[in-house]
Amino acid sequence: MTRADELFKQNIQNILDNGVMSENARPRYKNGETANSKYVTGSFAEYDLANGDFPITTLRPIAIKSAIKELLWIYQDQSNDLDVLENKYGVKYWRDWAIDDGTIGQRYGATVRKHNIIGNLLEGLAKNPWNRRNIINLWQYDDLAETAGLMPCAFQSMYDVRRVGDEIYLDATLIQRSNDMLVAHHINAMQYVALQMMLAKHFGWKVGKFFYFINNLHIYDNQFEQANELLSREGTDEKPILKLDVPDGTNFFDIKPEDFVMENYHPVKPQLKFDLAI
Ligand SMILES: Nc1nc(=O)c2c([nH]1)NC[C@@H]1CN(c3ccc(C(=O)N[C@@H](CCC(=O)O)C(=O)O)cc3)CN21
Ligand SMILES: O=c1ccn([C@H]2C[C@H](O)[C@@H](COP(=O)(O)O)O2)c(=O)[nH]1
Repeated sequence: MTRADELFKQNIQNILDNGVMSENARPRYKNGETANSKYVTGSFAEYDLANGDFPITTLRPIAIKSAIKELLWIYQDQSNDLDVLENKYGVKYWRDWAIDDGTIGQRYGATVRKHNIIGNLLEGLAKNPWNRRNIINLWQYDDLAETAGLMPCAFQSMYDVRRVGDEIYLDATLIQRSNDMLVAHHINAMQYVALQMMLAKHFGWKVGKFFYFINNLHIYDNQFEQANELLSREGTDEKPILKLDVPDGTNFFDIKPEDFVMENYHPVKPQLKFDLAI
């Protein structure tokens, strides 16, 4: 099993054994019932990407390409429009969170565009890679107040460079306030590693370490069967690795979904089904 699989199983076991139940949680299942969850607070993991760690589980198939496309929709298209996500990229899984105008509200890509977050980030790293102010923060109170819509979950990331010998490594931290662990833990982690890889390529650097902090890590009360099924599975010993197959210095905005290649990824089947909390 990979380190990501071991961490995943530890997290599942920890939530089942030591977690507490939410009371009166916000989301609803499709049948209208309140979606409460069992959760722990303050989860942290560190992945040494430069040494072959990668934050993907092999205990079930993860929608890797969809996760990357969603990321490009947010940070390249800088869009909140579900038509773009669905028609340009073929990713359908956000539809249940549409607001009246067919967007997900003034959130994510719309926030990135409004505050020129990628422009500012690239400029800061270009001017002085050793500046310690490389922050993406999607939690903009004025944006959140502007429209309805789900609040961003993976809302902040930070970037720092480190020289080792001749190479410069880019390290990243992702901070997430809330995580539906069985559904989106690895989607969120690997999509932010993909973003780290895009930033590194843009400057001709290598990816170094990825730090992942989650404040509320939960398993919904309709997912305990899937949680136990995952605990009973043994992942593969091969180490999956995501590669970004473009030359060093490729512009951030020129990277395409097909430039990402996932190797050694043979997840355990069958796929699990989830009735999502909306
Ligand atoms: N409760 C909840 N969990 C989430 O993970 C989540 C939300 N809400 N709301 C907003 C977005 C939407 N996200 C989603 C929604 C659905 C899938 C999903 O259906 N995943 C399937 C396969 C998807 C596919 O193959 O395209 C899975 O098995 O993981 C994943 C992420 C992540 N986010
Ligand atoms: O990228 C994402 C987006 C959403 N989620 C999950 C985390 C929660 O289960 C819900 C959001 O509900 P809140 O009541 O707003 O916390 O969506 C995720 O894990 N990753």
